[in-house]
Amino acid sequence: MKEKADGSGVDLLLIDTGDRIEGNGLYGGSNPVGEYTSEIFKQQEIDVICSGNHELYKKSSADREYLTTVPNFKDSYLASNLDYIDSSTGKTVPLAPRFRKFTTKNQGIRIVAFGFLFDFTGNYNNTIIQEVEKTVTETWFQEAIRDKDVDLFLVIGHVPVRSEEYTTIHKAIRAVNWDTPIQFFGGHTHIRDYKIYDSKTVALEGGRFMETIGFMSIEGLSTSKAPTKRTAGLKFDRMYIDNNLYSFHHHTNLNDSTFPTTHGRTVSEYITHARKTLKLDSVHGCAPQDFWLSRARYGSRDSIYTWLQDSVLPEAVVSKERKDKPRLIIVNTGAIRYDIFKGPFTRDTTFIVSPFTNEFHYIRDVPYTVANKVALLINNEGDILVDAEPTMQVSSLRPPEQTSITKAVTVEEMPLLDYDERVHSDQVRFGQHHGQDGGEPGLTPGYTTTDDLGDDGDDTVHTVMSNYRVPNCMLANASFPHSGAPEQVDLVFMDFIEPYILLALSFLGQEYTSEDARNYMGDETLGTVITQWVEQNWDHDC
Ligand SMILES: O=c1ccn([C@@H]2O[C@H](COP(=O)(O)O)[C@@H](O)[C@H]2O)c(=O)[nH]1
Repeated sequence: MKEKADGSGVDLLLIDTGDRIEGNGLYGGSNPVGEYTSEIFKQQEIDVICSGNHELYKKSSADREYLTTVPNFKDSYLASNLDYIDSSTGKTVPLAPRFRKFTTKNQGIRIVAFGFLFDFTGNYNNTIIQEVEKTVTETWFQEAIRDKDVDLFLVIGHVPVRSEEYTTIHKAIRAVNWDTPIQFFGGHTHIRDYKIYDSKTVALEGGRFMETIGFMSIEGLSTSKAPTKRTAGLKFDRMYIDNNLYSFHHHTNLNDSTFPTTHGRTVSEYITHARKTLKLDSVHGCAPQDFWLSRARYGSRDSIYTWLQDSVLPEAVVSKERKDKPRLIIVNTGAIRYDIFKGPFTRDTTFIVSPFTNEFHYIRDVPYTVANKVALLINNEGDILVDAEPTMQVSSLRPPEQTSITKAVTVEEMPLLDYDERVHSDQVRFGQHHGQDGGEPGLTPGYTTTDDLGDDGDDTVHTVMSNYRVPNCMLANASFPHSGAPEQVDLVFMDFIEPYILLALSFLGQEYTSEDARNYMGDETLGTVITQWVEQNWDHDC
């Protein structure tokens, strides 16, 4: 694409808005984690890059960011509101430069770029995230946005495009600079989205987990070669490209034999070598059906949460020492990150489905009548708990993409999209199959996005998928008496949600502290218990 852009005399910039790490075996399967992925990322020519929250959950991942990723992208990594505490010197330093000014090579567009992170508080204590509201008052920022020789302010960030943080930055720039175009790129909420802030400011978010290449085009910018105050002909457009080879062939006008480059082949070979070394394709079991995060209703047999709650958690979350004690098990739904597809459940799947290394903790002998209400409180959308402790948003325990589901979408209740109505000349039709009678071709289910520009942003036309809301946490029980309720239970939960459990217990009149919460199953994680259950319960011959 860069070659194609060069050939047409336009500029193509590659942007990465963070959360590069976790969520697959290539990252989590190596020891130490990330050995292969750092090398793979380095092969990309990324023009502006920043950190997500995932890079900062742990000391080791933030260290790797500072010591490896930032140097690998030294001209393009930006950290406008993120500091790192260097353990070798004890000094607090910016993780990377706060901003960058550069001129594009073909058109000479003068860009001032920033790289932000949302007001995240769950980071390990070797990084410091400064609130965006405070950052925009700092001298370096105020000076940067007063630069007169700028054609575009480019604000990238692991920040939702509809957020207080981006509204704050937009207002801060517009307060001193009413005219210069601003392009935001966002992230974190895992959705395809495009927001129009004003006639010269827009924001694009390109979905989750590299499923989507968010493509943005801007025409009519002033340039250093032809500086102008007039930006009347300014035109923004966006496209959400499904990340697959068909899309790439289509947009590059190349094919299977002409698309690969020598560099690309070398990187692919390295990935194949890494996957083989890490045994990522080794099969733990064969999933008998698909299990969905949000495509099936919570409570139905196709929901991944129902399967976990009814089968996996009661059988697999058990401590040898306390196996006969009745237990309630609470797991946040955000601990599950992806669907399981019918067929091989591999070592890679383990990291895709639940990449987190959180351990199980428990509080022993909690009165059942109290323990039984904890999940209810956490699932009550926080009205009660958030009022008690506004900094602890219980909704953040769900997968982030859930925040945009205000109402369940049930496909059966919606008319399927009419292809002729939706298709645009620049949209591609993939994955089509012919009806049984060989008549009208069908479409595959996939993203069907509506944003501030309408519903024509999806590059590949799909049919609508169901999208249901899920609770903040799921609740399972095990070793209960055959009849009646137990008097006391072990309350077992992921260590990640311990503060919420303690808050809920306190709200219910039971004062426990983190001293009361002990390790339940050594270093087993949700990922390892799911894998063990799969090994024991599913066929191995797919
Ligand atoms: O250690 C952790 C960290 C996060 N979670 C859950 O993950 C999501 C956050 O999703 P990202 O977009 O991938 O940041 C959130 O729902 C947390 O509940 C976790 O379980 N353990």
